[in-house]
Amino acid sequence: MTRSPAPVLTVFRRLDSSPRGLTESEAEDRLRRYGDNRVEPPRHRRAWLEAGVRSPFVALLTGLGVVFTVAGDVRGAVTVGVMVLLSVAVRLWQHSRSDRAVAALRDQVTTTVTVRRRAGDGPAVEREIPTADLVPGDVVLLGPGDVVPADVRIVAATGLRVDQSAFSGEALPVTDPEVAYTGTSVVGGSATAVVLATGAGTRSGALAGPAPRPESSFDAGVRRVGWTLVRFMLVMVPIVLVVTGTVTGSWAQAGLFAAAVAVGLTPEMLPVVVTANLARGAVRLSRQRVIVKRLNAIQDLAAMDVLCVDKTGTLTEDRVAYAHSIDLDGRPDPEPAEYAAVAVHFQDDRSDRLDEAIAQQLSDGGTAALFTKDGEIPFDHTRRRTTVTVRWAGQHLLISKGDPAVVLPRCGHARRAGEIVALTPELRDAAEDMVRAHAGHGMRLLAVAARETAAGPAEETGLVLVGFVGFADPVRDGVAEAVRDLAAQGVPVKVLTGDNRHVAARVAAQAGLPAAEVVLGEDVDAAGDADLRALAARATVFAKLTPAHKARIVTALREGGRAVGFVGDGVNDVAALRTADVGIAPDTATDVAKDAADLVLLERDLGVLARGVAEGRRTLANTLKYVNITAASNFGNVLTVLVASAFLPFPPMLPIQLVVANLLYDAAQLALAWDRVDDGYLARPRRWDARGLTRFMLVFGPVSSLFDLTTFAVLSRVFDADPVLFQTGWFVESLLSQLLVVLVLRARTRGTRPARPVLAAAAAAGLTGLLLPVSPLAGLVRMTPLPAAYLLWLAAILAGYALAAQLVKRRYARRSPAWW
Ligand SMILES: Nc1ncnc2c1ncn2[C@@H]1O[C@H](COP(=O)(O)OP(=O)(O)OP(=O)(O)O)[C@@H](O)[C@H]1O
Ligand SMILES: [Mg+2]
Repeated sequence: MTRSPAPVLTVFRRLDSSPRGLTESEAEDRLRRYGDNRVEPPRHRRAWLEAGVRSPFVALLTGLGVVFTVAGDVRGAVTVGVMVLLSVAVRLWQHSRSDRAVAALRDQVTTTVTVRRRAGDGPAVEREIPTADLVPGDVVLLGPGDVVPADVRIVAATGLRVDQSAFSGEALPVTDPEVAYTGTSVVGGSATAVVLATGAGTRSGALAGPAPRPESSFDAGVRRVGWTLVRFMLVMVPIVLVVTGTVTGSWAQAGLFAAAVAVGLTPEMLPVVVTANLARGAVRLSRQRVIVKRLNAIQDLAAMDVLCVDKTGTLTEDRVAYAHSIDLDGRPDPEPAEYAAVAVHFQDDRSDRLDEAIAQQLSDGGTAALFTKDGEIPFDHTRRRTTVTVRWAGQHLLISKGDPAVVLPRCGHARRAGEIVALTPELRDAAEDMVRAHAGHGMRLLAVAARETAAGPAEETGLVLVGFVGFADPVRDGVAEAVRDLAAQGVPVKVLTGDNRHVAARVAAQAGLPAAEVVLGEDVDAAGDADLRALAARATVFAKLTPAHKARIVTALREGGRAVGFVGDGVNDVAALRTADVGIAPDTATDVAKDAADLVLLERDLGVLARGVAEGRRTLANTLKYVNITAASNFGNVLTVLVASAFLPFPPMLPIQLVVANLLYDAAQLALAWDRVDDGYLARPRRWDARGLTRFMLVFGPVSSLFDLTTFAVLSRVFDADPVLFQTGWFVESLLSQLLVVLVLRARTRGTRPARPVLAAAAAAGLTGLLLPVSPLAGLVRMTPLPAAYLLWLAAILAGYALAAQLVKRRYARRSPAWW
């Protein structure tokens, strides 16, 4: 941005366009030539990287492959190599599948842009088109809350401020830029601009997509659990090595055996199952009309233990309706409405809800036509008002409208019964009381003030209060119910609004929230970080907040250890949406808000969110079921091998058999994404907790090991098994017992029956394992048919194991309130 861009006319000439925009047929041609305006992230390369390098399992397996190669065990090395390839391939496949699912969901969230185009020789019309249909040369109109849809040259602008933080890391918005890039956003003012480049031709397209997100807490959780498991192995495998080496005396043999154990016990499918669960959760959430933009946000939704909402459009109706125009004493008076209408008439940006309501419903009585505009100070969330100055026959007039709390102090006089009177403190108090009384009846008031002024920059003091315009701001149906539902799920709701304390208190009360204490923006400013943490935790209603206040309160809650959700739809909510653990925007929100959000609600109803929370927790529960039960089984297997290595002169299972058992087991567990979850689990916020995992492994691992060792005893004592029979016998027992224990441990209460896909998948995997020794593939995996008598023993052992696991589960559940 060092070189100053070419003059506007040159730009238009180069793009073969004009301020009147392209014709529809030109645009069509260009769309064919330049393609859709979309930037595809290069996800395949990144996915390879992630699946290949960032996974501890692949690193570990590759290391073990080297061990086999060095030791000259070709069969082992090939087995490991195939495993690495297989797990990376499945992971990539899963990744692209879930990417596609998320992309398809995202398409349900509409983004549009206003363009100026002509139909043939007709006049230019401004209309909304999908962002993807934008082409170079298009003339676009940008306003507050718009995400810049392509790289554009600004042609004309008023008070334009562009936030580039998503792009350059620059925190402060740029004022009056000459160019704006894709993905930046308009935070104030408005502009007409011509599109320089779209899609892959844009600067961010050339950079191959936006900067990757930092690793989320969920990714970190998955990785931590992965490493916990690897660490377990790093402790156990050397012990296996030492014990085997000491017992057999052959250290090379012992090394290979230990490596084989490590290979078989690596839960390399963990990331696949996790992603499958999340993708499934995203689909389920979409049925609840909640669109997931960032897959991992599902877990944040499950963990969310406080929800902050803005007021307008979330708790109250989307549209505010103009109600009346009154004077200082509350008597009907058309004058304030006329002034407000003139002010809106001359404002550059009329997209605000209140301004829209004024423009649609009020008439300026023809006054506006007499004036010419002099200047404007647009709305911003700190000023809380708009000001325009107009001129007529050498006279200048300034009109301010905004929050009574900021406009009244700027007034020295007031119109009262057609006369101008001094605004005494008594009158001012009376006016304040009236604002409060209206708020009590669900009515927002904007103060309207004016004064004659000299030419030049506007001074917003010494104004004459003209009166108030009132808007109905009714609370939406069902809000109180949704707030109650969320509270019952362990998610209390807090209101964070830019509006005044009276409106905030009334809306909160109607939503069933305690509104005795209202914390104001001033209070937030005055509080130090520690005080704010306490204040944020305690209070329920926050009013008169700037965008920065909203973000600060969210940060304070997070620092207090809460997992914070934030629902908002306006430009003033963007900072808070980005700061929250999970940012949520309704589909009707401004583009920037939707861009910043992790979840988009297709229905503007908090009740949707209450149901979404349950889906999030269900998804997390099904993920953790897999992780915990699988880890415990694997730990049990290591224990088994460890004990066995002390007296067995051969490995109890071959590496290839371990691999096949793992694959069959993991394939069956993909069905867990469909499983039912205990109601009790859904009742409270849940987090991914790596500490619970260790405990779970240490309790249930030995239980499984006990029955493995029983199997060993039966195989060697009763059947006097040779290595091949022994290995086949354990393969079948190990697979069946692992599949079985998932069914036992997957729920806390008996009422939570397994979903049909879970049962079907377990049965299919078990049957495959049972039939493998008698199939033509038996030779390949070195198995032999099992004697019928062994199958009876097996049934008894499995029944014993299920019973034992059930008993231990009962005790465990009693002592551990969080099951997983
Ligand atoms: N178009 C406008 N013209 C004049 N004053 C306005 C306009 N829009 C808002 N205001 C005033 O500024 C205040 C702050 O507005 P802001 O947009 O920050 O919050 P809000 O929309 O009232 O509430 P929420 O944060 O819940 O969306 C409003 O309460 C209102 O008094
Ligand atoms: Mg708002």
